[in-house]
Amino acid sequence: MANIAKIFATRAQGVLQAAARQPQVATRFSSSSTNNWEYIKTEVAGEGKNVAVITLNRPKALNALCNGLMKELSTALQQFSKDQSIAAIVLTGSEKAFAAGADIKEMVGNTYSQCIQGNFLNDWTEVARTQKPIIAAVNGYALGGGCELAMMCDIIYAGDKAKFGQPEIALGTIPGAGGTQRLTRVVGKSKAMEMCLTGNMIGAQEAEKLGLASKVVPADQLLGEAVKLGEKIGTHSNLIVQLCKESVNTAYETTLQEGLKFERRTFHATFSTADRKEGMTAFAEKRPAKFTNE
Ligand SMILES: CCCCCCC/C=C/C(=O)SCCNC(=O)CCNC(=O)[C@H](O)C(C)(C)COP(=O)(O)OP(=O)(O)OC[C@H]1O[C@@H](n2cnc3c(N)ncnc32)[C@H](O)[C@@H]1OP(=O)(O)O
Repeated sequence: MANIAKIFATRAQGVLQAAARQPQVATRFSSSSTNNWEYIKTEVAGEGKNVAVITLNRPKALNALCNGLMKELSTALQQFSKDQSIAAIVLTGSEKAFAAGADIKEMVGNTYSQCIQGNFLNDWTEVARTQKPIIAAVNGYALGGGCELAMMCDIIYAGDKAKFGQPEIALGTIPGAGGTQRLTRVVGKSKAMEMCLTGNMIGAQEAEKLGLASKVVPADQLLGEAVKLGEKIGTHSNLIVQLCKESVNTAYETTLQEGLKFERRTFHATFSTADRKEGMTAFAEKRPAKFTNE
């Protein structure tokens, strides 16, 4: 057990050191400047321009996730991750579809050996690897890989007409990027089984009731609300937010005892940061904290 605590302490210290090594120079970009995106749009939003918005932009195919789109999404996420001026990322789609799943027409000819040897989907999980908080703002359909993509994000806000589902069973396949795993952990076995075995969709209100979405808002206010949430997160120390995200995620990846130990060691590690000192000092001095992400 002492060893586990040591590993966790080293991991937390590593995160702090890696964050401290990040260049402090902001590399602001937009779709019209350094990137010519085909399948996505990127912009920065919020009063302090510290919330990145990535919009899936393949309207004719209801944002079906093709290789090109997923490559662009990964690239944009990596760029925003390195940008020290960005505190949170919002991922959204159109009013009709967040994403209607992986591109069925692109997958139709795939063979088993190609999937195995090409490690199909292995490059599609950048969202789950990103250290900054990602908010999915879901309007319309989030089906199959679209639902899985939303679940890879940290927080889901749903427009009131959003529909979530795992319809892969009707295509003769099963969810391949977390639909049987993340969904089950969130909504429980019975509901996940029902959704995956029938392909039936659930609406935004039910998604909120089940804990899949944390908030439902009118469709036309969704993006604004998601950006506001990103801005609120951005008022805190980016460094501590990163540690906190990692600690919450650990709850999904380990036992309760190991998770509690990881949380405790990470909590201890915050005492090595300037931002922890500043946060507590500011409280005692009755003034707003000025975090430096160190
Ligand atoms: C982040 C990692 C992801 C990893 C993915 C892992 C594996 C995932 C597998 C899957 O996701 S399988 C796909 C699951 N999704 C579906 O089965 C939904 C398919 N779409 C529909 O059922 C319907 O389109 C709809 C969403 C119910 C909407 O119906 P509506 O009648 O309003 O529109 P359509 O005319 O059907 O669609 C418009 C246009 O869009 C094309 N399209 C829609 N979904 C897809 C898709 N998943 N792949 C490719 N193309 C799609 C549809 O074909 C239409 O285009 P045209 O044929 O008219 O050119």
